[in-house]
Amino acid sequence: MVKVAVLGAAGGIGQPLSLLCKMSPLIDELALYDVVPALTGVAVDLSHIATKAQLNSHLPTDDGLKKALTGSDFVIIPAGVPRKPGMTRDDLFKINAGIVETLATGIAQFCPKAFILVISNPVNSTVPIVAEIMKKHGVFDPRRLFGVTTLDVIRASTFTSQLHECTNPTQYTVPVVGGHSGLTIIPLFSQAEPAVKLSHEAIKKLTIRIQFGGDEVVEAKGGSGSATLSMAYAGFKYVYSGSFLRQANLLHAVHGEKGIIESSYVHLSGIPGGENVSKLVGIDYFSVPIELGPDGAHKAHPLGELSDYELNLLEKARPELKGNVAKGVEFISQKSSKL
Ligand SMILES: NC(=O)C1=CN([C@@H]2O[C@H](COP(=O)(O)OP(=O)(O)OC[C@H]3O[C@@H](n4cnc5c(N)ncnc54)[C@H](O)[C@@H]3O)[C@@H](O)[C@H]2O)C=CC1
Ligand SMILES: O=C([O-])CC(=O)C(=O)O
Repeated sequence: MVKVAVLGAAGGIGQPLSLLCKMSPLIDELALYDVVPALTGVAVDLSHIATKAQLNSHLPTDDGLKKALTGSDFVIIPAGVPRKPGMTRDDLFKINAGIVETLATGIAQFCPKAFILVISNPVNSTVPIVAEIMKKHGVFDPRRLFGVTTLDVIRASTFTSQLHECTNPTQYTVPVVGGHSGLTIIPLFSQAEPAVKLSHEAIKKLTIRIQFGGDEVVEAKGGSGSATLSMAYAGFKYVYSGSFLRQANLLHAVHGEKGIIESSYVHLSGIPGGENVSKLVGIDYFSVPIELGPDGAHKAHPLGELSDYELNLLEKARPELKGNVAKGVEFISQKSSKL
């Protein structure tokens, strides 16, 4: 019996993500939660689909969050405001930090053992917020908390394949490490498979395109939001992969499949192999390829040998990422110290 809760289910990401979850034969119960009444219509609409997942939806009234979360094995969080042109992800902190704090408090109370997938931006800060809340409640397990950076990996495959005039982007795997905003996003082309045939100048341009891929969508949408459909795909891909998707991931790993590796932004200490990465980068939160298992993050993979260019990217990423992490941690610790 697998229960998945989507928090922010009536939104631009939440709706297509819920649709993808409703299609999954591995999900038995799908609980939708949002603060807007439009959720009810979304839920009735989805409930007409003849698939296995039993659907229920909850607004904050009548203990809605508690009902959505109780018994959940996976909680996916796309709740919060998206960017408009000219904004950075950090500009979303003011509103989204409080939203994520409230939802994380619910998770700590009602389903502390769930796997938590944080989509809400700024991911570099919202994941530390969730971790601090879980710590506060004495239920933090770093192996069960993931910042979803899958979209960066997907973009790296897509954009790289375009430059190689390849018709099947899934053939390119480019590890992307670091965080999920601008300069903190570090594609590792030296470790691409198959090896990329690009000049250094082309790799530099491609790196910038991946780092600012989100801005491309924000600008194209002209004020109506940021990536929703590609993000729903990315979020779903992280949780579940059916026969129509290439890679397997968390749901399969939890069911005992071995050797499943997906990158995500994690709290490195507490994940085997994570301490080594943390020492190397000097930050405790970082996105790295993670081997997934029944308990979640089974092993954090080392960064491998980096080119001089990639080492330079890491140097540039470090101060911003450190600041983003500290901002999330302090957001919770300042509140606790006022109590
Ligand atoms: N990690 C990633 O790669 C990506 C992250 N995002 C982020 O995902 C978030 C959501 O984006 P969209 O779906 O486009 O926004 P949206 O505005 O379309 O949807 C957000 C939903 O969250 C709901 N919500 C607000 N407060 C809530 C609360 N306290 N509890 C439950 N639900 C609440 C809203 O009612 C709305 O339905 C944004 O922060 C965005 O920046 C977007 C794309 C990629
Ligand atoms: O750019 C944004 O604000 C949304 C996002 O995180 C992405 O598309 O990678």
